[in-house]
Amino acid sequence: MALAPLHESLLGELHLRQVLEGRLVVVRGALDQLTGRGTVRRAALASVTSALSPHASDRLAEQGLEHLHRVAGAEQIRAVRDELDRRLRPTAQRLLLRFAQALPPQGRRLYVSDHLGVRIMPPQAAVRGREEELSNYTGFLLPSQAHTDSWFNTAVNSVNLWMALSRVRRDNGLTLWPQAYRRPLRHEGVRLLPDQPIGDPVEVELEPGDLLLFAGDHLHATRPNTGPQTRWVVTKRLCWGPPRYHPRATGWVPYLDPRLLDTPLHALAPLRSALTLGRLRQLARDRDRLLTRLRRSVTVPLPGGRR
Ligand SMILES: O=C(O)CCC(=O)C(=O)O
Ligand SMILES: [Fe+2]
Repeated sequence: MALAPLHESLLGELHLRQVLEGRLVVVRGALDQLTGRGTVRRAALASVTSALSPHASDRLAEQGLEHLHRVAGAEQIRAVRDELDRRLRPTAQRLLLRFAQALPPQGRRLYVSDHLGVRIMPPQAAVRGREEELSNYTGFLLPSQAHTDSWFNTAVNSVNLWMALSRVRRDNGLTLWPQAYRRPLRHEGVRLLPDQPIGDPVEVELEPGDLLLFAGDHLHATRPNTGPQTRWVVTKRLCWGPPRYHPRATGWVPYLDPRLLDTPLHALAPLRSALTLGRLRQLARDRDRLLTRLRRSVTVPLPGGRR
């Protein structure tokens, strides 16, 4: 498989419009610029200390986060992931706002999502046989299949910040199908249907601290980890212009107007994303699910299993 063509950029020269046109952009060393040197790595090691032991954390400090699966089993890796998520959540929005502030004028208003994804992908053998029990962690501990994010709940004009905490190798990173971008792909819910042209897949390679930006509506999947190292990535999302949603999305998430955060009007920050067809469709889905549940709860089975 070929390596993805990555366009290098500085934060101060980055244009999200180009990312939404399909460009794959990398900002080298962005994580340190956005958080202060080593902050996220320290949070990762602190999570290992809490979830495993100080000894395990010392070992990873010496040998690299990529060795997590050597000191932890599937259950413990999950505990480290959850702990890092808990530690990063309070500051993750600040990181995204700093990112937005570091950009040159973008020509459109930016809207920020509360999304935080802590994605720790150990070599396949470390999670083999645990797929069912860890199915809620698809995309976070277990590989996700080919998808675009707007089939789930994000906006179609959403940009992914995919930040490498560890080294990302071709054999444990992300697969993208750039030629499928903005093609009318056939899908059932969040599952890509087979037998349609999606073009050639590409893989990515990053150094710890690099930030990859890609349109959430690129067709992408976890590259199943066939390598010898654990890969750690943290993701955040923001929208270029008012959020717009996929007509057949399976969910909906708000995007916030950053000008209203930290003001007395902060409750109105999601308003722009709530005044969308996407939100109306979500309300209809919620109503339908509620009705189905109610119907089920009043259907009393007749004796003998007859209905
Ligand atoms: O990191 C991964 O393996 C999946 C990432 C992904 O699907 C996303 O960031 O939307
Ligand atoms: Fe995704």
